Amino acid sequence: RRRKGANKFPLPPGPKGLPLLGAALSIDVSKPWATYVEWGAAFGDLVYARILNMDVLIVNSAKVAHDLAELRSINYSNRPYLASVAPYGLDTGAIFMSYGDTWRLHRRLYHRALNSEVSLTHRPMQLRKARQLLLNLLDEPKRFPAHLYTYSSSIILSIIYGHDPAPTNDPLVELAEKGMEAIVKGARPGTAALLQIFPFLLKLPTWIPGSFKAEAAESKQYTDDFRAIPYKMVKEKMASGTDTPSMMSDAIKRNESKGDLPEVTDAIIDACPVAYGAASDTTAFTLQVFILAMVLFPEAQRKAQEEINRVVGCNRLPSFDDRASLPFVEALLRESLRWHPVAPLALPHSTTNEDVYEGMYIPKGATVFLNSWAIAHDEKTYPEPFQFLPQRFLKEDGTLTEDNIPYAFGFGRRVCPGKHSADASVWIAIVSMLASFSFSKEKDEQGNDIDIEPKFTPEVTSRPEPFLCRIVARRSASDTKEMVMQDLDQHF
Ligand code: HEM
Repeated sequence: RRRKGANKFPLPPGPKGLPLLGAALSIDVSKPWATYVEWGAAFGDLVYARILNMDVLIVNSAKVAHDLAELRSINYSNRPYLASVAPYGLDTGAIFMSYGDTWRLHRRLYHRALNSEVSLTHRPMQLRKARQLLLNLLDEPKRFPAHLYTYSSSIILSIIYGHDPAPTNDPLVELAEKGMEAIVKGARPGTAALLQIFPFLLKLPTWIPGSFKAEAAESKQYTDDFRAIPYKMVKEKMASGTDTPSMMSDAIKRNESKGDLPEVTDAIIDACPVAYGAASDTTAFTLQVFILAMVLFPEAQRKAQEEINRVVGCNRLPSFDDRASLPFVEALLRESLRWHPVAPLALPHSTTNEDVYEGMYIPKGATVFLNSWAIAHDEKTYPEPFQFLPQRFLKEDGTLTEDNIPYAFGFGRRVCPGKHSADASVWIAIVSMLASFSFSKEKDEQGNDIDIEPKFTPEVTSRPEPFLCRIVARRSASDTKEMVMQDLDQHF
């Protein structure tokens, strides 16, 4: 199995597997990133495995990730072919797109709308949505996952379409949610793998068990609608002069001034809904991880609240202006990204050409998993990696270390283009929630704490499995509401 490259270097070491299936059966599908860490312990920071019919490389350390994805980024920025992507209608967006000119055009659109400077202009809107999140949590604390999703999705809809969704039954939100379901189904590694080996499953009549035909067709319909309908909406608003600035309207205007290039129009239509797909779950899931950590590690919560009381006081809510004065809260945000990165394997990259790294042969077209979870749980960098210890990001003098968890947002040329916006959304939500609520374990009928064993879903974007928790306002409910309303009056 040790194939030799053109230049006779051996492949990196790795697990042996069965014909056809390769090492697939030895992967723990509930947390593949942890299997890859075990392989790393046995074989090293760069592991080669044949999985199904694919050459797969697993990168388990920050150094190798940097050497390959950053220093040799030109060769490690492609995406692998996934057999489910086109049938499910997911092939038009940057996330799954091959490295090339169309992808570069999409990245330019994202950069213009989401770079660090433009992201500053989104802050008032993010602050307003964070305050709305507090009101929602106050009203229905048990529905916190839904409120976090409403928070993240309403921010991204505002950024990309200038759309402020209705609190319930918003047609664009409903369409977007269907689109997200499609993405999750189409991006499931199991679906992609099955279709890769058995492409006829897409052609089987829908009544035959195992057919993917209906699911793929439905998914494609939703993704087509989610491209066409918001575009029509924004164009109509622009025509009637009622549009608000957004990624889409700004890009359309810029394109009009340059002669309405059809390929740019296509890219605008395709790139905007993909930003929704990339932003909504990741942001909401990161906030779920934060709440889970607050419940399990009350000491970290206590210290952060003590810092907020000391710096901001108890008579107002924190705002972006307070960020630099709240190092412990900053450290707590970083620890939330590290403790469970919501994209534990980033998104798979692939090689454009063959390569040789430290005497090992890397095939052309190999799928490369950059294991953020392994980097985040490397004991040498983060002692006691399964504990939630924000203070690991603070120096003795109380200032922050240089480590701002860049790998949580991916690698090299594929790094998340929404990271500035995401960082601000997560920060203002975390600091607002800490200032207003206490998070603790739910009690049973006898008043005893209900224990939680933290578990996370195995999808490409991974969130905590549903867990019970008590979310209680730190002041009385009426005082909290009054403070939020006063804050909204003051800012808007
Ligand atoms: C906490 C929130 C977020 C996290 C943790 C996150 C993380 C990631 C990661 C790990 C990747 C894969 C990078 C790689 O392949 O190496 C990615 C890609 C991407 N993200 Fe984010 N993201 C977040 C929020 C956002 C937001 C708010 C947006 C848009 C407004 C966004 C847009 C994208 C896009 C378009 C890609 C695909 C880039 C490409 O393939 O070239 N993300 N993100």
